[in-house]
Amino acid sequence: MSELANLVLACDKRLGDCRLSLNISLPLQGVVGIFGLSGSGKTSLINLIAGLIKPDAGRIEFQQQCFVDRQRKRWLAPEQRRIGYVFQDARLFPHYTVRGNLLYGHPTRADTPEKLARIVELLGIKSLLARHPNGLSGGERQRVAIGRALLSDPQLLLMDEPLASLDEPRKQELMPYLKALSSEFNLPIILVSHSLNEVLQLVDHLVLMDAGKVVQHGPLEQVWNSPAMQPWLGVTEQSVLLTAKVAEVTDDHGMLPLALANKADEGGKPLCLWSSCHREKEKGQVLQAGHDVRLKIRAADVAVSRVQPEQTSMRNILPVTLVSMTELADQQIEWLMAVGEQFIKARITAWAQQEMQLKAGESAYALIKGINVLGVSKKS
Ligand SMILES: Nc1ncnc2c1ncn2[C@@H]1O[C@H](COP(=O)(O)OP(=O)(O)OP(=O)(O)O)[C@@H](O)[C@H]1O
Repeated sequence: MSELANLVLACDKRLGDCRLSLNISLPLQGVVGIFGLSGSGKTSLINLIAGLIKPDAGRIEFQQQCFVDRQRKRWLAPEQRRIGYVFQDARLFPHYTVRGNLLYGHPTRADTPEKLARIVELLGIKSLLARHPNGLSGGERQRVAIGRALLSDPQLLLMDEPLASLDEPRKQELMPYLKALSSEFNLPIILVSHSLNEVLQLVDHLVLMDAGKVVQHGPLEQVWNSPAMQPWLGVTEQSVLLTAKVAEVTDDHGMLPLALANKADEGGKPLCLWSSCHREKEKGQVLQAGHDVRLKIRAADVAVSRVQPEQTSMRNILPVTLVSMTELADQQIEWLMAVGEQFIKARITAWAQQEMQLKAGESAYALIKGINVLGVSKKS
C-alpha cells in the first residue's frame, strides 16, 4: 500500500436528529481508530464507507476509486467495494461448520487453500475448523468472523467494536490477533472503539468524533496529547504518549533502554528512558532492540527540578524545556514540557510552583516515576 493511499470522506448525512458532516482524508496504513461518545456517528461513518448507507450530499473516494459522488451521480455498490466488515457480534451461520463459515460466499480460487491456511494459522483457529459456532467462545467466534472477512480478499477492513461483546479475558485473548492483522496482511483497518485501552493498544491514527463531526484526527500520539482528548482521560489519567525505539542492551541491570525518537543528548547519544525487563516479560511483551514502542507517561508520575538531581535512585530523568502552564482544580498545576519534538506533562502543586516560579521557555529536568510501554510494533 503506497504511503499516499488515502480515503477521502467529504459528505453529509442526516440521521434522525443527528447530522453527520465529514470532511477528512484518512491514511490507509495500519489501524485508524474511530473514537467518541455513543451516538457521535462512528458506526454511521463506517457504514458510509461500506456503502450500507448513502450520503445525502458529497463524495467518498478510496485511493483513486470513487465509492460515491452525489453530484456526479456515481455509486459503487457495496459488494463492488472489496470491503471486509466485522460486526460487534460475529454473525456466523449456526448450521455451518467453522470451515463452512470461512468459505461461505467466497468464490473458490486457485489461491484459496493457501490463503485459508495462512489465515487459520494467524488467527489460531485450526482446531476449530470442524466445529459449529454454537460451541465456540465469543472470542473464538470473533476470530472466525475476522477470518471470513479476510478471505473475501478485501482492500479495506472495517471493524465495529469487535471486542465489545466479549468479557475481559476474551478481549485480552483476541487483542494479539488484532494487533497482527494489519501488518501481516498489509491491510488498512478502520476500527470503531469505545475503549481507551483498545485505542492505546491497537490504533496508529485516531479520529475523535462528537455530535456527527470530527473534532480532531491525526497520529495517535498527537491526538492523545491534544486538549480535545483531555476530557476523556480524567484528572488522574492525564498523560502523554511518546514514541521510542528499544536500543541495544549493553549491561545487565535488568533494564531496557528506550531511545526517544528525534532526540539526542549533548554528546549525540539518543536520550533514553528505562523500563524493567522483568516487568515487560510479566506483561507478556517480548521487546528486542529495534522494536518501535509507544510510551504512556502520566502527568501525576512526573516531577520537575531546576537542577539535574545527583545521587538519586531515579533512573528516568530528562532535560526538558518548559512550554506552558495550566492551572487545574485543587491547587494543582500542569506543566507541558518539550523533549525535542515530543512532549511530556508534569502535575505539581500550586505550592511548588509558587516557590519555584517556573516560567515558559526555561530549561528544567523531568523526573519520571513511572512509564507504561504499549503498542509494540515490529523492527523498522
Ligand atoms: N437510521 C437511522 N435513523 C435515525 N437516526 C439514526 C439512524 N441511524 C443512526 N441514527 C442516529 O445517528 C446518530 C449516530 O448514530 P451511530 O450509530 O452512528 O453512533 P455511534 O457513535 O456509532 O454510537 P454507538 O457508540 O452507540 O454505537 C445517533 O444519534 C443515532 O440515533
